[in-house]
Amino acid sequence: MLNKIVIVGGGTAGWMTASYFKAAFGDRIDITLVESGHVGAVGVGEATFSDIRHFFEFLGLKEKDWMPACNATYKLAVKFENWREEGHYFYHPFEQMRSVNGFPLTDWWLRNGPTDRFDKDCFVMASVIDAGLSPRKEDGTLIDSPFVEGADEMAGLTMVEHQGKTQFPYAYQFEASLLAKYLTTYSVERGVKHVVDHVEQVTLDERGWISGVTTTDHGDITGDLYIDCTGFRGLLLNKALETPFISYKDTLPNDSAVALQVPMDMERRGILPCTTATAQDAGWIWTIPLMGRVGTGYVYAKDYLSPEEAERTLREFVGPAAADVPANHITMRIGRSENSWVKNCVAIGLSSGFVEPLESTGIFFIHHAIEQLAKNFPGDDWNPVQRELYNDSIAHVMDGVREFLVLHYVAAKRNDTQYWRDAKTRAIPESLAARIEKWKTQLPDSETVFPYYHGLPPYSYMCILLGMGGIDLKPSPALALADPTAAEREFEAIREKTRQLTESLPKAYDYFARMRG
Ligand SMILES: Cc1cc2nc3c(=O)[nH]c(=O)nc-3n(C[C@H](O)[C@H](O)[C@H](O)COP(=O)(O)OP(=O)(O)OC[C@H]3O[C@@H](n4cnc5c(N)ncnc54)[C@H](O)[C@@H]3O)c2cc1C
Ligand SMILES: N[C@@H](Cc1c[nH]c2cc(Cl)ccc12)C(=O)O
Repeated sequence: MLNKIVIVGGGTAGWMTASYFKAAFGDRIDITLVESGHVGAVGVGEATFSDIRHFFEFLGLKEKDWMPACNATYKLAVKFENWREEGHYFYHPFEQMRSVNGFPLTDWWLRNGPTDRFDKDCFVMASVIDAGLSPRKEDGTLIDSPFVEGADEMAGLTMVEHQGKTQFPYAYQFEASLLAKYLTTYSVERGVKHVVDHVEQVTLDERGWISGVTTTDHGDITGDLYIDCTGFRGLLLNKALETPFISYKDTLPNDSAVALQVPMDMERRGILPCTTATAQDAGWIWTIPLMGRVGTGYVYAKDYLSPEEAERTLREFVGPAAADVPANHITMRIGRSENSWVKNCVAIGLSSGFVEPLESTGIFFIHHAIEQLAKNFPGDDWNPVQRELYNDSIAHVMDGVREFLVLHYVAAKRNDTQYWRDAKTRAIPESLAARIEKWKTQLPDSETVFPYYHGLPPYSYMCILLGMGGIDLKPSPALALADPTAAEREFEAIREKTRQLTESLPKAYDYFARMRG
């Protein structure tokens, strides 16, 4: 039984892969992770999907085990600021969309004559975030949302199997470098061999399969399966095996970023428990609150803005606190490898594919890839059907998320710069154009969104369409004839629940500070 894995790369992808496979297969698998001592990790990647909790549960880790070590906070939504017009914002939360008599509550909201905040009217969490509160009470119990925490029958399922079952009310935000460090300790304690060395050459056998990697000081490292976690460079999959890369740049032009890690007194500042994406002239700025600092960065398109202008804008946006903070300029490879598993090499992380972090999908991609590789782990016969099933799943997830991100730009109402005007006229995936035509008549549902698993439920699409304001939406005509009583009761229940929670939950900062003891 093949069981020797060589992972090249020690960023978030490398150490998430090593730790998960050790938790999955214990001593029955032999893992060596080699990472260069002089090629750094990308150094960003701090916000996640709520599904990431399955990763930590699989490793047997509780929040109090790892969150303090990673300066972590909760993320209750992405807050989209100034995408419609200056001063406007809305949330894309982790909260199931309620429905009444078979119609989503948002359809009833459109019928009643839209207010300026669909998110506050249709979700409870929007007001919880506005108030800077924790979704857990002081004693640690979770707000009694429809979600049943820790339901045993759910344990161990992959994210694909979890989709649509319940919606956990928050994700995490953490220091990427501290998480990699934490998972390094977790992995090495469980027998992963950690080699700090630079891979200078990848050797192929007569079939073109990888037979080993040659390092500067530790000679050749060989295994059965090689996992490429070398980031955007794709050293094994794209370079050694020459696997083509499919660019998304024609529909997602943002190809650059400049990031700052800004030390901050978060007790004085207070923590808004979400990731904020603030639209700018040629892209958007992320703000991620952690314990002790804020992570921020400008994601932009070099065709519209220079790195110097981007850095100047970012520093102005942050203010004096950014004065002595060094900037990290990043060129982003946007798109995906044609296949992420080729012969005996699997790419996981940026080496496999990436889209701009507008919905914090990078680590979700890694988590999904790891789960699918564990599920399709090869036998001695290297059955090609397993590779095909894996590659289809990875391609669908990335192509689906790409469509979802393109929708943000097509639907954004603002058109005050050439960048935003071009976003409305730029070619978009034909499949998305067809979907948008349907959504103009009927809000997204499971029949009309991207048809394969890609991590986003229909209500996520509703939030973007309703929040961005650039696409006219109409209520279902049937609602003009329907009795609105039940819907009115639902809206009132949301207002009541919002009142209860905003009067009782602790401040987010205070909850995290208490967790750190
Ligand atoms: C601007 C930006 C913002 C982002 N924000 C988010 C976010 O909010 N949420 C999210 O989920 N994702 C985000 N991401 C994605 C996230 O950063 C990545 O998914 C994550 O960091 C994984 O990166 P990686 O491990 O694949 O690559 P890297 O972090 O680049 O690690 C590559 C590793 O390969 C090693 N290496 C390279 N060459 C060699 C060699 N020859 N020999 C040995 N070792 C080698 C390096 O030493 C390093 O350890 C963001 C990405 C960018 C660019
Ligand atoms: N499975 C994802 C889907 C999701 C649902 N709401 C949000 C909000 C944001 Cl900001 C990202 C992702 C999501 C999850 O539950 O995380």
